[in-house]
Amino acid sequence: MTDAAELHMPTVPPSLSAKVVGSFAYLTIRDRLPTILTKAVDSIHRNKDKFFEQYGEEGLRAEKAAIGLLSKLRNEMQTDKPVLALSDELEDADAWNRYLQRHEGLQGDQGDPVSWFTSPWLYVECYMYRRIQEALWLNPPISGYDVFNEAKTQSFFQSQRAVMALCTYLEGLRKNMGELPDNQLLEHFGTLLKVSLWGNKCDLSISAGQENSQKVSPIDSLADLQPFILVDDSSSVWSALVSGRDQHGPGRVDIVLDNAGFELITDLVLADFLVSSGLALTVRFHGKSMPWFVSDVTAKDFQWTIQQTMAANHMWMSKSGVQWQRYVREGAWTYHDHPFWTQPHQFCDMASDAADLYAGLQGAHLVLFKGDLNYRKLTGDLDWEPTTGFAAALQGFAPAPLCSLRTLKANVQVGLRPGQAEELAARRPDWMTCGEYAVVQFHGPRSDP
Ligand SMILES: O=P(O)(O)OC[C@@]1(O)O[C@H](CO)[C@@H](O)[C@@H]1O
Ligand SMILES: [Mn+2]
Repeated sequence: MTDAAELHMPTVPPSLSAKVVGSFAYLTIRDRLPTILTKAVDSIHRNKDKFFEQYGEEGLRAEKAAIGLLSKLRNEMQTDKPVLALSDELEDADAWNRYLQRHEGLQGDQGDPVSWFTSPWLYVECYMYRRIQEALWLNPPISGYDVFNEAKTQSFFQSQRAVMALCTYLEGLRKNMGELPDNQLLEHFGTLLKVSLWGNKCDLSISAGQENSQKVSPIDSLADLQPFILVDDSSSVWSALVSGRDQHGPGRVDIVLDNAGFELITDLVLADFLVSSGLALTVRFHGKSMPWFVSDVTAKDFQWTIQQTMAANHMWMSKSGVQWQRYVREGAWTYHDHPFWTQPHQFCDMASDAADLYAGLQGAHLVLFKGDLNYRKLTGDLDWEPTTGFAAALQGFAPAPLCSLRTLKANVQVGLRPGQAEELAARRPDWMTCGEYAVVQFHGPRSDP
C-alpha cells in the first residue's frame, strides 16, 4: 500500500472546528452565528404587519411559529445541543440527514454527539442556514420569505456610484471590442477579474449583516490593492481562456457565484466582457437554491439585480441591464442552482455525491469560484499548512481548469511560499480573517472521478 508520504500527498489534517476553543470557528459559532440568527428573527418580526395584510391571521401564526423555531435553533446552538435531523420535505432533506448519519458514525466512535462546538465548522455553519430554510418552509404562507433580502438589496443600493463607474467602463470597451488585440483584451480582462475578486469584500456574513457596501469606483483602487493579493495566478487564468479559444473556439465559462449586491454586479460585468470580447461563447452562473450565508445569490436576487440595472436612471447602467437581459433571453447566459451548492459537502465529494453537477462542470473551459465559502469547500475547510499545494488541498476535485477569486475571511489558506504566512502573521495577526487579503488561485489539469 503506497502511503501518503510516498505519493508526496500531505497527510489530511483535521477539519476546522469550534472544538478548538478561541479559534475563529469557535468565535464564529459562539458570537457571529447567534447574531445572524437574531437578525433573521428581527427581519421576520419587522414584517409582521405585512404578513397580516397579505395573509390575515394565518400570516400572524406563521410569523410567530417561524420565530419560535429560529429561537429554538439559537438556543440549541448556544447550549451545544446535538444536531437534529431535518423534518421538512424539501428535496435535499434526505441528503442532509444522510450526511448527519455519516457524521454520527464518524464521531460515534469517539463518543462525541454531532453538535455545534464539536463537529466540523463547515458542516454546522451550513446546517444553520438549512435550518433557517426549514423554519420558513414549515410555516406557509411565509415559506418564500427571504430573511436576508433587506441586507442584500441595501448592499446594491449603497454601491450605486461604483456600479455606475463599472458600467461606464464596460461601455467604453463595447465601442471597439471587436478590434481590440489580445494584449489589450488581456489588460481589460485582468482589470475586471480583479474587480470581481475585490467585489467579494462586500460579504455580509463576515460582518454578521452590518452594512458592507462599495462606495467608490473599484477600478481606481486596484493598484493600491495589488500588494494584498497573496497568490496571483491571473496570467494562468488568461492562458487557460485563450488556449481554449484558440484550440476549440470560444467555450463556456462557469461562474460559481457568491454574494448578491455589488459583488454580483462585478461578476455580471466580467461575464459581459467574456462574451462580448469573444473569449467565451456562453457563461453559466451557479447560484443558491435558498437564502444562504446572509448575502449569497438566489435566482430571485439574480433576476432582481438585472431588472434594477435595466431600470436605473443612468444611461450605461440601463444599457448594461438591457444587454444582460438579452444574454439571458438568447441563452448566452444561463442561471443554475443545483442543491449541492447549499449542502455542507467539501467539493472533493462532488464527483460521488453530485455526479451530474461534476459532469456538467467538466464541459467548461474555465470555472471561476467566487468567495470564501467556496474556497473553504474547495480545500475541505481543513487545517492545512499554508505551504500545502493548492492541487493537494483540492484532493482530486478538478472537473475543469478552475480559479478561486477569494478575499480571506476564514483561517484556511494554501499555496503560499515558505515563510509567507509567518511574514503576514507578524504584520497582521488576523491576516486570514480580516478580509483585507485575497487570492487568485488557479488549478489547470482536469481529473475524471
Ligand atoms: O463566501 P463569502 O461570502 O466570501 O464568505 C462567507 C464566510 O467565509 O464568511 C464568514 C467568515 O468566516 C463565514 O461564516 C463564511 O464562510
Ligand atoms: Mn457569501
